[in-house]
Amino acid sequence: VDLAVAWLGIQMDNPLINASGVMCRTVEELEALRHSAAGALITKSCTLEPRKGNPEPRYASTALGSINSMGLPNAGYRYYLDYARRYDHEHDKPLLMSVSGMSLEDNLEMMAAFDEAALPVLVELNLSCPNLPGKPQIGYDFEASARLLAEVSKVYRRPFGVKLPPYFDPVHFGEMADVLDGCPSIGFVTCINSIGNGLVIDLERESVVIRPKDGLGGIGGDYVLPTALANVREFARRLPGRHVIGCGGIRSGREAFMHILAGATVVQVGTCLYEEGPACLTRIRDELVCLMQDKGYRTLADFRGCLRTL
Ligand SMILES: CC(C)(C)CCc1c(C(=O)O)[nH]c(=O)[nH]c1=O
Repeated sequence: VDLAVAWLGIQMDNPLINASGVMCRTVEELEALRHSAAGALITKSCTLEPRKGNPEPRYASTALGSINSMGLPNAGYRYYLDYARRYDHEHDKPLLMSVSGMSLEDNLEMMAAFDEAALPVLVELNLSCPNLPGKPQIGYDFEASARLLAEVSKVYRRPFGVKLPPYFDPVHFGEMADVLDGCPSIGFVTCINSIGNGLVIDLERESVVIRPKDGLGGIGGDYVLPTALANVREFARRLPGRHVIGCGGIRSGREAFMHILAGATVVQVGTCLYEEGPACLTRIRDELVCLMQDKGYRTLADFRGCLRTL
């Protein structure tokens, strides 16, 4: 069995990447990932200036997954750009960089800096970044998304990707696919970000479990797998020439297999990595190998996108 993947000019010996935001905020965390079984690593979404993020508790786990309102705590884009400058891109596993500016101007300033640096990294632009007051997140504002991508494409002259929030309506799948179809620079889409503004309740305490936003936070883990798989399959169908990275609900070789069957080129692991640590990547990789052996597949391409319908 061969788990190798070559896409957008990068080679991975297995399809597993951390989800941006998990175990990737500091150099120490990124180095731990670099030494893990991950096939590639991605940095925490960065902003123009460092951010402390929201007051704690801002993350909580449940039997079925997680809830978070971290508030974009990160060391600022220069810190991650510096890590990328010192990175051994030629010999080490691929490095991806996540960008999530607090404004259009911030996104353009960061993307121009990444363009200037001309590093062999893939940039994942987080469309869950904030919009103007009174407007939904960028990913739920199709005109704002189109404008952002058009402006970014002018300052960042290489292929890049976007991290998408989950969509729940076929019309929205179509509208967002049209926006992405209209932007030739988009080489990949990562589906999905956490399902926004869920509420977890601690029954004993009769209380919410995180402090920000009166307990509202992005939901990850088992809760989101069906939504993640639907977004992967729908965008893979609508954007045949682009890659889809699957993210959401992967905790074993089984869900990784499902994401690839639905059309994902590679996959990202979030909540499970947060809860179990980097050893989960070794476990998930080995489980995926066993599953492929049981099913008689030699490579990921043997079953990628081959989800049967009835
Ligand atoms: C939600 C934002 C804070 C605007 C972006 C960063 C982010 C966060 C976060 O830093 O709170 N959490 C997520 O699950 N997904 C994200 O994209």
